[in-house]
Amino acid sequence: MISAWSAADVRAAEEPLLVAGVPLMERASFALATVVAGDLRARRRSVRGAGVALLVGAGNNGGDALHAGAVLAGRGAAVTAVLTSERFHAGGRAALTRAGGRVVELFVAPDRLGAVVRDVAASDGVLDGLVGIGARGPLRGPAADLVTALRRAAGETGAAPWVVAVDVPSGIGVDDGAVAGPVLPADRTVTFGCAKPGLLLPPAALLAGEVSAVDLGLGLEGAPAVRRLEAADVARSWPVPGPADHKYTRGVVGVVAGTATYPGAAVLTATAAVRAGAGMVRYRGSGDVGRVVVGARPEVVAAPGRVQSWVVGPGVPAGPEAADAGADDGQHERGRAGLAAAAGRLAGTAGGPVPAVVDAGGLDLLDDRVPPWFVLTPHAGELTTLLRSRGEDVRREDVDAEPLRWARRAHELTGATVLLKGGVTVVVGPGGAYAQADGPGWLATAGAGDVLAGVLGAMLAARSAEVVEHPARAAEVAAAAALVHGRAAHGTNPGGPVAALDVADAVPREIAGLLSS
Ligand SMILES: NC(=O)C1=CN([C@@H]2O[C@H](COP(=O)(O)OP(=O)(O)OC[C@H]3O[C@@H](n4cnc5c(N)ncnc54)[C@H](O)[C@@H]3O)[C@@H](O)[C@H]2O)[C@@H](O)CC1
Ligand SMILES: Nc1ncnc2c1ncn2[C@@H]1O[C@H](COP(=O)(O)OP(=O)(O)O)[C@@H](O)[C@H]1O
Ligand SMILES: [K+]
Repeated sequence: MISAWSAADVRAAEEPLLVAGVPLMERASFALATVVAGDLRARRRSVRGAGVALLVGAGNNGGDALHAGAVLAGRGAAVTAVLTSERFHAGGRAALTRAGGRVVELFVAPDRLGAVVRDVAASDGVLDGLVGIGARGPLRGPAADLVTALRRAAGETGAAPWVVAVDVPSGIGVDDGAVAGPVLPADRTVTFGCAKPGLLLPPAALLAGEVSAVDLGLGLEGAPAVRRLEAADVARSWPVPGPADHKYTRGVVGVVAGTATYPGAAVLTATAAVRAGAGMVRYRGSGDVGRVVVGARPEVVAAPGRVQSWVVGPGVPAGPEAADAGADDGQHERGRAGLAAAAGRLAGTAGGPVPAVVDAGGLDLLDDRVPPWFVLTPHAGELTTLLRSRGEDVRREDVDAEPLRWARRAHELTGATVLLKGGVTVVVGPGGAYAQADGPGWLATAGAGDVLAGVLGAMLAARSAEVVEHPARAAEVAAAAALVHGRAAHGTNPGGPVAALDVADAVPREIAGLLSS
């Protein structure tokens, strides 16, 4: 698991160590230099003679870059620091100069920007130490001008040096992952003490490259702000069936999905639930669609009975589209019944409350407030519609710009756990926030969301009672489903296009791989 803490939490954890005289900056900068040296060796075989540019801001982030530059200069690199502010870390500058590094004071001669950009762009490696966790808002002043010019130069020539961000890519929203101004995209981020939320959250996470964390021995307390599950976390908590299990302990998934116009979604969802290890999949939508589903997957039972999780809505048209179509094959009514059962409102006839996955058209069927063991799985457009229907003045671009904020708002407004799909999938529930980046861009294909709904339905059915009793776990299960789904997409056709049904078909092998590693 990768855990990210806010800038304020990191500062609070650093404080006692600094008071005790622990040399945090020396440790951080030495570790940074070691990583950069490894990259330089991998890319050009030697540190000696490598051209390294340091982009240096006013604070300790610039200090880290300067000290790391001094270590690299000591190993024979040709290091040039570009100072963007009249304030800089004096000790770092002195160390760099002593080690033979050069300093360019961009802040006194902004007309040298063009020459500086050419030199930086021609170097073997760039350390971005403009701002770190002390940043206030988007980059401004000479730092902003420098990054804007470097980005333009990269766009024009196509040649971009290897960029290592110091702690975070300068200018990202450290705590919220926002990108409100110019940011130099990094190939790697060396982050100190622990990951920061902006390194996991979109859109900033897409600018961080590979993230390496340097342990500074910070005693971070309390829950992390954002988590990212890794394969081992998912494997550890997977409910592997034993000799005493039978199909009902494994979990029965009830599916209300698809219509006569969109039967494929029902096939994809049911197939994914079967493939992800459900004890049984019951198709509870309309009979016409049910025949298609059973034709495709003979394991599916199209009859009423016990259900340990519901999946409602894939391929079911939402509001206006449903009205235009004239009919929804009765799926809205069946979906409402499934959701009422999941909320525990039909107790006596359908057993106690159970988790539910609510996707696509199912989102239209929700009561104002729903239990936290309901996992809503909108993409950004659907989340926007959901929020607007609850009085929020929000546009799709706002959701794209601040996915965590708006997923959290939807959680607050509905009470549900919310999984917001995207290149980085963000989950928010009573158990906290997760950001998963497991799937390739190829996964952005029609039907992939239906597959995710089926996988998640099976995973929730296997932990039905546990999730209802401890709804904080719903977010973790949802994040785990995103991980399995994304990795299955990779496994389907590494490096090339994937089809949604192939992703579902790759799920069993992916789960076996997780459990055996
Ligand atoms: N506290 C510590 O002892 C440690 C801090 N470390 C480093 O120190 C960093 C934090 O240092 P600071 O608190 O000095 O803060 P930063 O170095 O992140 O930046 C603050 C400085 O940047 C300027 N600035 C703020 N927002 C700006 C913007 N939008 N555009 C342009 N300039 C802006 C301000 O003038 C301020 O002086 C961490 O990110 C990490 O790199 C590490 O060395 C580990 C130990
Ligand atoms: N750029 C991307 N990189 C990786 N995965 C993505 C990307 N864009 C979307 N996805 C994933 O693809 C799936 C698309 O789901 P969705 O939008 O519901 O499509 P559909 O409704 O056609 O099934 C989601 O799981 C989402 O997280
Ligand atoms: K930085």
